[in-house]
Amino acid sequence: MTKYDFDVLYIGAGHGTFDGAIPLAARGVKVGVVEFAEIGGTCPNRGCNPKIALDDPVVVQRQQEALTGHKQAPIDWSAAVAHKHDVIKDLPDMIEGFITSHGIQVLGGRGHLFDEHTVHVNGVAYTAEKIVIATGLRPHRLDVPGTELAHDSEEFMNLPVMPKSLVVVGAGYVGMEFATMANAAGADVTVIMRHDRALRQFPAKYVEFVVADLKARGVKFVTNAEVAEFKRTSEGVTVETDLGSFDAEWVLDATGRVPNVQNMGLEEIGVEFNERGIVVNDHLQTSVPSIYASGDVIDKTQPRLTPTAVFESTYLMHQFAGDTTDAIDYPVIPHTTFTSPRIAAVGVTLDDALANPDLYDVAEHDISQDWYRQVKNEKGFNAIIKNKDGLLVGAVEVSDRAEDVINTLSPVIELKLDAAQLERIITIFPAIANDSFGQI
Ligand SMILES: Cc1cc2nc3c(=O)[nH]c(=O)nc-3n(C[C@H](O)[C@H](O)[C@H](O)COP(=O)(O)OP(=O)(O)OC[C@H]3O[C@@H](n4cnc5c(N)ncnc54)[C@H](O)[C@@H]3O)c2cc1C
Ligand SMILES: NC(=O)c1ccc[n+]([C@@H]2O[C@H](COP(=O)([O-])OP(=O)(O)OC[C@H]3O[C@@H](n4cnc5c(N)ncnc54)[C@H](O)[C@@H]3O)[C@@H](O)[C@H]2O)c1
Repeated sequence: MTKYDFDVLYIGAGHGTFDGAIPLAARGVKVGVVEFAEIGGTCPNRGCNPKIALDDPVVVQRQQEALTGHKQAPIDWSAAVAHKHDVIKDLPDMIEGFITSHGIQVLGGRGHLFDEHTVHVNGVAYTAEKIVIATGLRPHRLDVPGTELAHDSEEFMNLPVMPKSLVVVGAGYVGMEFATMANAAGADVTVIMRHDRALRQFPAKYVEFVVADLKARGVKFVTNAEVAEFKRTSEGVTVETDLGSFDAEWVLDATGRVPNVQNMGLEEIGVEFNERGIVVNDHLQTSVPSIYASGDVIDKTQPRLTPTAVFESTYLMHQFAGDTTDAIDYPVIPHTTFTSPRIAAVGVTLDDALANPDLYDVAEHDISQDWYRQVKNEKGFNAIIKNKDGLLVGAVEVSDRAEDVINTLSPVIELKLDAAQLERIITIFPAIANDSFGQI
């Protein structure tokens, strides 16, 4: 009998928790989960799932346009939001069902660390041999007068009617994906950027392809601008910047996300953290040995994405169940922006490859030359990066189906498949995987 209430107590019920907690409990480990909001965390409730449901009509609109050569009507935003609601509304209960059916106790409330083995929830103390902090990120809000007049990504995805005009501050993942959706729904969109480049995690030429397309569709980009203030007007909001003022009915603050590390007792018990998140060692252990961290809240260089959080919670499950004592060994992590077209990348970056011709060979390719892509009149290009042994080590593509291409190529990189092994992989023809393998 353990002297603790739980073997493992997780704080936060997102992918950084449940993908590992469920199989851990299935193996007889006594698990608890503390959560004050919806079970499932950001991705199913306020992130990936609602976003992709709202993006789908944009994809259809663009495909129609590519096939007919004619500009299509704006997407029906209100219908898209209603459909989005329909397809995500049951996810928290479904995930909670998986959790509780495996014997995991859900503690509703805000978790606060009292000591290295104790978490307080609604004034009740729960003890655990190990604690996992998986509290994720929340939207960053600009520290300027009138900041309360701007909105976040969750509020955008719940807009019942698309405003006539929008200012989007920030041109990262959220800024660019949401500017794409708002433009496709007929809004007059202005993106205000602090730098001269959007989506700085992707190669400049690829980003320029997406930006040029959005500009052709009427989206305005204001570069190297610093927001000074938001002011209420009779029609909406004025965004004051050092380059002038911009009026809109609605403003999206898409200036990034910050870790949920405040008011949790971390300082008091000595868990080290900084403005990027919780500091962990190569076993995802914090500076307090009985306390671990998982998911977006970790201070890390890996992309803060759902599959990364799933990988980390699964790694902790294996560690806690005694399957491994090894350090975490991250695989290559593909990433994409769900703009239209998308940009997706994996492995060695194009910039690194071009800067190191002694290590890598780069083959760039215009996809509009491929017969299969011509069926959909698809435009875009990609780069295939190989090491000097001829093994695929990186790839990047801008196109309507870039995420599928990169998903196809990622296992080839991770498993270091050579030419003989690739020859043995048969894919369905015609299909995107077949087309992608043909380019390696
Ligand atoms: C708009 C948007 C779109 C995105 N799109 C994609 C995408 O397309 N693909 C992709 O891979 N990723 C996407 N992401 C990122 C993805 O959502 C995250 O990487 C993922 O949700 C991280 O999971 P997590 O468990 O670490 O954190 P979260 O899912 O944020 O879960 C943390 C949980 O902890 C809870 N919590 C916080 N503090 C406490 C406390 N003190 N006590 C109790 N509970 C607490 C929170 O309420 C939350 O439920 C998107 C994110 C956003 C915002
Ligand atoms: N497709 C996806 O997988 C996807 C989609 C959405 C979000 N996400 C995840 O969510 C997280 C947050 O995304 P995000 O787009 O909010 O953050 P981000 O860090 O990608 O982008 C923030 C942008 O805001 C800008 N910015 C910061 N401060 C500013 C200021 N004062 N004035 C003007 N601009 C400013 C930055 O330069 C950057 O362009 C990321 O970790 C990402 O991985 C992923």
